[in-house]
Amino acid sequence: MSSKFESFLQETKQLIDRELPEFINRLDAEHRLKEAMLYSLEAGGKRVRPVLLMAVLDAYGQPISDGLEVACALEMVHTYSLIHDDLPAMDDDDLRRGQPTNHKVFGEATAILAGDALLTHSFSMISNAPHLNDDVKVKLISIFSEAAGASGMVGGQLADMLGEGKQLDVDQLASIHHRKTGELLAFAVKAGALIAGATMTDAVKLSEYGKEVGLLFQIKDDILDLEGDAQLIGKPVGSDLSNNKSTYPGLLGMDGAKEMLATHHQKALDPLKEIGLAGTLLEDLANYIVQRNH
Ligand SMILES: CC(C)=CCC/C(C)=C/COP(=O)(O)OP(=O)(O)O
Ligand SMILES: C=C(C)CCOP(=O)(O)OP(=O)(O)O
Repeated sequence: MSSKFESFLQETKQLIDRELPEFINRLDAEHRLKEAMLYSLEAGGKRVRPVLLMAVLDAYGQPISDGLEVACALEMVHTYSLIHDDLPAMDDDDLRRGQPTNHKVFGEATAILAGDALLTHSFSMISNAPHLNDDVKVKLISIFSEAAGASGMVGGQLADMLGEGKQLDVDQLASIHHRKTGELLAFAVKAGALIAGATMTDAVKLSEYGKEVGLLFQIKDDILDLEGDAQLIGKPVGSDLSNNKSTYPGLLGMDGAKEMLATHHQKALDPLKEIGLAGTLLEDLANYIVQRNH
């Protein structure tokens, strides 16, 4: 990891960790609801999606503060998805980000509502972002709702659940993962390109990069689910197996999954080269996703 990337990661994470609670504290809502929202937001995620968005801004010389509201909105939608994913009706998990899951602490009903409130507030945050013009805001809201909704993350989550216990092939698995996980990561990149005013050619190549990064992220997640350290990943090891999920190591073997990781790592870097963004923080970020241990 380059020292520039290490300090960028640290600074961006600190900025998000500091600002995220402010957006919740300002809400005129029940204390209990805000407490449940803050509980999961402050549990300490890696903040990969905000960092990705801000790395695109940095690559185009745009101040990262221009993306603050959208980056925080994105982290809120991601956090809502984890709260709901952990519910008894879905994965029924007890541990997330190294802490008891939201419903274990606040009860199911409040956990559902905390997720709902994070989702809905995220759109209000984008519409009120002070540095963005209305045209950009409308486009952002449109692509964000597509990425998070029925054709993206929500539908991908259902497809994932319907696939449990079934023998999926690698293409089917990649398609589910693209919707469930990849769309939100790809949105981070597309949002950065929109805010930075990237050309159409650059935006297309950045989307290719975003799609590959989403896939990389999920392959690595499956590998960590088997080889990771429960303490570091903040959830039990082997949960995919116990939930009967198809995974890349399950379909390809661990060596095959690692080979696939290497192939898609290269595929993520190629579009960056084509638009002269090799060697930027975006390359470091793809490397970080491949090498991460949590
Ligand atoms: C609309 C909803 C609820 C979307 C959930 C999306 C999502 C990426 C969940 C985590 O996936 P995972 O179960 O593979 O990861 P983990 O092992 O971290 O729970
Ligand atoms: C999409 C998946 C695989 C769920 C976990 O996402 P992250 O690994 O980004 O979780 P946090 O760091 O935000 O907790």
